[in-house]
Amino acid sequence: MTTKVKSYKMLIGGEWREGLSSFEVSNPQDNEVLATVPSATKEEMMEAIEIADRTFQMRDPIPTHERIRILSKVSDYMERDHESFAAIIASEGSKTITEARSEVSRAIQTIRISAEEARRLKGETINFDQNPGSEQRVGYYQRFPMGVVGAITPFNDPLNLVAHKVGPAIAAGNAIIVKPASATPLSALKLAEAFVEAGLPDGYLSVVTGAGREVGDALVTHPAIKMVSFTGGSNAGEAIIKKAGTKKVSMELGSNSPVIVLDDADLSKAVHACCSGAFSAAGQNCIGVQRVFVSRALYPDFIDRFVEATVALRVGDKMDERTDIGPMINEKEAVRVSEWVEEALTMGAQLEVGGRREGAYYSPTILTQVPSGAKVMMEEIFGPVVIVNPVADLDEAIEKSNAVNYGLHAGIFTNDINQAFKAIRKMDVGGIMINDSSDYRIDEMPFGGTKGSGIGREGVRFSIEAMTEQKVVCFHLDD
Ligand SMILES: NC(=O)c1ccc[n+]([C@@H]2O[C@H](COP(=O)([O-])OP(=O)(O)OC[C@H]3O[C@@H](n4cnc5c(N)ncnc54)[C@H](O)[C@@H]3O)[C@@H](O)[C@H]2O)c1
Ligand SMILES: O=C[C@H](O)CS(=O)(=O)O
Repeated sequence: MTTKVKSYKMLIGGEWREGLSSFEVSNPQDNEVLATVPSATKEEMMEAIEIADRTFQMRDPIPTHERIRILSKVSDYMERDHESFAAIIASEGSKTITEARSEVSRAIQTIRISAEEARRLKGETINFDQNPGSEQRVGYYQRFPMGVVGAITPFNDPLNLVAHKVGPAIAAGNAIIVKPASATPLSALKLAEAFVEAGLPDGYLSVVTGAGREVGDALVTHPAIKMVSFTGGSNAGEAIIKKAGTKKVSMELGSNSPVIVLDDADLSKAVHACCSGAFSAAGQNCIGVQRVFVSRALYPDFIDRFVEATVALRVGDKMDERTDIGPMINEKEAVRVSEWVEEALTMGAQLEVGGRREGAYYSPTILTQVPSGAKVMMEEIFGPVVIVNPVADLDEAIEKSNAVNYGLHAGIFTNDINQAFKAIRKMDVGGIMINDSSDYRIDEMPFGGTKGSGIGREGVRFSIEAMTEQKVVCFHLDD
């Protein structure tokens, strides 16, 4: 039975608008067309930006209590519509319905925290008299909204990563334009509906859907865009930075996260965490487990238990609550993953399990003895493939973990506090999880990476601060 194709409108300056043309959004599981979405023109993006800029410049700022009310209402509406948000994520994206429900719960939390942090946004007094000659000066710095934020978001967490842009931007008093991934725009549009229903004044939020590069370019380069907040691949991030010029950028980019498993690790905990971390969201996860380095003494047992756990995973229909792994976002990406696995095998890697593609589905795959030059070792696979290689000791594991141009998250399993602190000191990453895999995050914590994994930190409070300008105020009193 085919479902009716819904025609969506995009939000431009408070007006829901059809485009001059549209593009289709399909279900990656069976390529069924789910919806048509406006394909915005460059002119429509420019219009959204100009409306947002006029709104920010001409209107009185939304008072903090009103921002708190709106954000709180949005989270209430998301709670009310929890299942329909989940159904949209699981239809347009590649997450299972269970994974989608978890994402909705996190996105609700992200918006609620944005409301809480709006209340806590503050400046600080400055003791100018710490400097001789400034005895008669008193003052402080205060945080002011930047103006219009341009946000570009990826396909894999189509709701929560949009919430991580819009929630903080509104909490800080900005206006924001969102350009969501063309594969998964419906979640962003539904979130926008919640903001409109909650009473966000027109002009503060636009969601401009477009497949063309010129739409993104206009958002990145327009002088009224005071900050570009990008989440996506490292290649796109670098291209955006070059185009943005001298404006603030936040870059949440890719990674190929390592996990170290030492001799004294809890084997069951390590296997469970690495299996979940490698294969949830069909491996399309920026902090997913991609490279596991296991001490030689534990290596055979780890491999046996990891293969056993992987074979037990259920690959199938996203909407079936028993399913562990759904399809990748499209068949093209699954073919790419298949080619990377073939390259590694040609270079001498061993296939322990998996290695099969059917349409957009790729079976959960474990490769061992992977040579250092293989793409699956050096680049971000962004698919359900994980490497497990033996190491002699922690030093070798750290050296191999750091030998890539990524540094988002890492994990280490050990009960030796000295070994843990050595890894904390020496691993070049934005976050290291002790006795967890790299795939651990709460939406309140600072989140981001080193090297090619990004610039700056998200996490609600940290995004709010990044989306403000500090202004110093100093009074020179009479002597
Ligand atoms: N660090 C994080 O927080 C985080 C979170 C999720 C995903 N990611 C990364 O995102 C990638 C997967 O998502 P994706 O495939 O949607 O990424 P992508 O880079 O292909 O696209 C991300 C977004 O950027 C847009 N885009 C792409 N190239 C652009 C350009 N040159 N100029 C302007 N906009 C451009 C896309 O339309 C999309 O909206 C992975 O690398 C993953 O690691 C990182
Ligand atoms: O894909 C990257 C995500 O930001 C990781 S998480 O879903 O936010 O944990």
